[in-house]
Amino acid sequence: MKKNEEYIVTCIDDTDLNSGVVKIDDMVVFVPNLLIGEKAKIKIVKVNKKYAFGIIIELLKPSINRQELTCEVAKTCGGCQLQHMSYAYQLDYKYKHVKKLFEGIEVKPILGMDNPWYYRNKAQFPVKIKDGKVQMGFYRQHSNDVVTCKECKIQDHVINEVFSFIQKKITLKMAQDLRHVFIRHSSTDEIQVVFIGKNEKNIISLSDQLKNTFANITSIVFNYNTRNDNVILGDTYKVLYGNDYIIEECLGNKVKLHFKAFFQVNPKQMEVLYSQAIKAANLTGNETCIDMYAGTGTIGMAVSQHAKSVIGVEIVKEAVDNANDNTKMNHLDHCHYVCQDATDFAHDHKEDKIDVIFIDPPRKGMTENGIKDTITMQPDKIVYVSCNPKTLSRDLKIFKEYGYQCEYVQPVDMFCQTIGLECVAKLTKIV
Ligand SMILES: C[S@@+](CC[C@H](N)C(=O)[O-])C[C@H]1O[C@@H](n2cnc3c(N)ncnc32)[C@H](O)[C@@H]1O
Repeated sequence: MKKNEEYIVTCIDDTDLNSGVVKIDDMVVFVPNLLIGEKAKIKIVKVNKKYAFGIIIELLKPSINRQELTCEVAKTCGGCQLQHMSYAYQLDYKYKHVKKLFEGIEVKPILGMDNPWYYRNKAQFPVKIKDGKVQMGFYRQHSNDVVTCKECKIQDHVINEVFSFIQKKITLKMAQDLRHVFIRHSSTDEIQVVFIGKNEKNIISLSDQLKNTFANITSIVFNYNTRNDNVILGDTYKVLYGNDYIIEECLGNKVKLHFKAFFQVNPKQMEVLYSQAIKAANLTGNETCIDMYAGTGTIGMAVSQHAKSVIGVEIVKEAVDNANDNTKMNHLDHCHYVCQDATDFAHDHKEDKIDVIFIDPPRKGMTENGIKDTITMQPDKIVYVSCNPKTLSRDLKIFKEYGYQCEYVQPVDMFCQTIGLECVAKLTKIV
C-alpha cells in the first residue's frame, strides 16, 4: 500500500477517537468520520508498518446513523468530532466504547440530553491577525490556525451574541495586543468577558461598548499573558468593569465563580451528574465527607445538605476563596474548604476517619500516592467523578489493588457532539 492510492472500502469497526476501521489486504486503515457499514472511496494519506490512515473522498453508501452537518465550519473546526452522527447514535457509540474500558463492571445507560445543542456556558476564542485581517473563532483540529465562524452550535445563544458583537467591533489595533477572548454566561444570566493579552490600553473602548450594549454584563477583565506557550490565562489581571467573578447556580446553591476557577461547561448535565454522585453516596445525614478537587465547592455544598460535615480541597486559590464565600452565602456552616494539593491533603489527613470521599480530578486523574493515602482514611464509600473515562479506568484498577471495588459506572453525556464523556463511579470497600 502506498500514499495517495485510492480504494473502495466498507467500514467494519470504529475507534473511540472517531475513526472508522477498514481492512485492505489485511492492513488496518483508520479513516476519520467513516461510520460502521458505510461504503466509501478513500485516499491513503499515511502508511506505517502495521497500519495506515486514509481520508474519505466520496461517500458511496452513507449509514442511516449519519446526520447532515448543520454547522458551517463542522469540517474545519476541531470542536465537534461527532456532529456527523445522529444524537441517538452518538450515545450508542459512546456507550459501546465506555463499556469496553470498564470490563467486568456494571456500566449504566448514558444519561443524555433532550436538546444536545447550544448548551455550553463558556467559550475561549483565539484572536489572530492574518493578511491584515482580524481572525476570531476556534482552532482548526491539530493546528494553531483559527477557523472563523458566525456562531457555534454548542455554545449557548448569549455567548454567540457576545462573540458576534466582538467580531464586528474588534479592530486591528485592538487585536494586536490580544491572544484570546473568554466569555462565560451563567445560569443566573450574568455575562463575563475576559480579554487575554499583553496590554489593555486598546481594549477599553471595546469594554465600554460591551457594557453599554449588554445590560447583564457584570464582569469585564483584562488578563495579562505575555508567555509563549499554550497556557491561556496569565497570573495577573485588571478588572475593567464590575467584578472578577460572576454568580452561578448549582443544585439550588448560589456560586460565586472567579474567572480563574473551574465550572462545568454544561449546566443542565452538571446537575444530572452531581445528583448521580450524591445518589451513589446514599447519605443518611450523619456522614463526614471530603470533597477532593473541589473547585468553587459545587459538589461539597450540595453534599453538605445531606451529610454531617464536608471538608474540601482545591489547588486554585481563587476557587477556594470562592468556595468559602459560597458556603457563607448559602448558610452552609458545616462545609469548609482549604487550598492545597489533593495528594498532600490526602497524606495529611490519612489518619482521619472519613465516611464518604468525593473525588473530581482533572483529566489526568489521581496520583497513585493520592489514591493510597485516600484509602488509608478507610471511607465506607468513594464517589469518583471523572471527565476522562481512560484515567478513571486506570485509577479504578489501582483502587481495586488497594481494597476498593467499583460497584458501577454511570456515564453522563456532558459534551454532546464531541467525543468527551463524564462518568460517576461508586466504590466500596472489599470485605
Ligand atoms: C474537574 S475540576 C472539578 C471541580 C469541582 N469539583 C466542580 O465540579 O466544579 C478539577 C479541579 O481540580 C483542581 N485541581 C487540579 N489539580 C489539583 C491538585 N493537584 N490538587 C487539588 N486540586 C486540583 C482544579 O483546579 C479544578 O478545580
